[in-house]
Amino acid sequence: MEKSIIVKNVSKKYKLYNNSRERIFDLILPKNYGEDFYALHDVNFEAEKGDVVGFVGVNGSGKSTLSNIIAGIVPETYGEVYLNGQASLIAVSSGLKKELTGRDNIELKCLMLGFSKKEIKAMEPDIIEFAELGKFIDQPVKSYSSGMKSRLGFAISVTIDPDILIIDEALSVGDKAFAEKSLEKMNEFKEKGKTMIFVSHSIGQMKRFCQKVLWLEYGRVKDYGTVEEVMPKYEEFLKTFKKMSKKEKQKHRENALESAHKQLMKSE
Ligand SMILES: Nc1ncnc2c1ncn2[C@@H]1O[C@H](COP(=O)(O)OP(=O)(O)OP(=O)(O)O)[C@@H](O)[C@H]1O
Repeated sequence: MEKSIIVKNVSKKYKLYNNSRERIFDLILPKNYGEDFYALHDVNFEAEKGDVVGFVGVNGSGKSTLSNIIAGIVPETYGEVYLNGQASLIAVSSGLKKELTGRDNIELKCLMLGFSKKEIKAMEPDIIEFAELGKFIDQPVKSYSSGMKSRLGFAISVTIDPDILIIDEALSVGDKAFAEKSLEKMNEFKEKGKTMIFVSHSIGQMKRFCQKVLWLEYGRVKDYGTVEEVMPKYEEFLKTFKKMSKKEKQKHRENALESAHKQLMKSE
């Protein structure tokens, strides 16, 4: 089987600052200010061409961080990512420039991906039609609702036809009809044998759509396998997690982060 994505020992370290003065001082005197926080700890995972992989995990597990690293939007601190082909990410906040119109955003994103002006002009009507934005396409994106932004991001990403499509919570906003249309489009991608990563809190969408599931727990891979193997365990965990009090959830997070940190220190 041909590998499509290889994520090797990837960690992501963020600096957490108590205030903006610390952030500025850290630029002048690096390492002296702020506290290190690992959003990902030594993550390993591989996907084969044609795999549809779901990323699951409670809030703050690192799903978006990992998606952004795979898409090349955020750099990893340690480790490596190998991609076989071009990746495109659709997210609710999909890197659209607020001051520019929808049409200008289409052009900008496509230019950045290496398309010629002629190619962009040819793709533009399909993107506009799929996004269902009507006259809003010539309005600045700052006037769009989150559903409209997501529709535009989705339309651009599916029309440019990438080898690897990453969809981060993009179907959680907007209307049901658009979500259905998008799922249909994603099925077309699946049939073409493209690789997809799908980030969602919807268990139903995960089961309906993905073959494999990567379960992240506060920056660490808790499990990776087929939907049939991983989802029952994740759903069982969610039942317990949802019953926890705020304090218990906090404790659960602290314990997970502490053990991940210890493991990371051991391996360094
Ligand atoms: N730019 C940043 N600076 C500091 N910390 C960050 C930054 N981006 C993300 N984080 C932290 O990294 C952790 C992982 O965040 P991430 O958004 O990847 O999780 P997630 O699983 O996608 O969460 P959700 O389901 O809520 O979208 C969180 O604790 C978050 O606060």
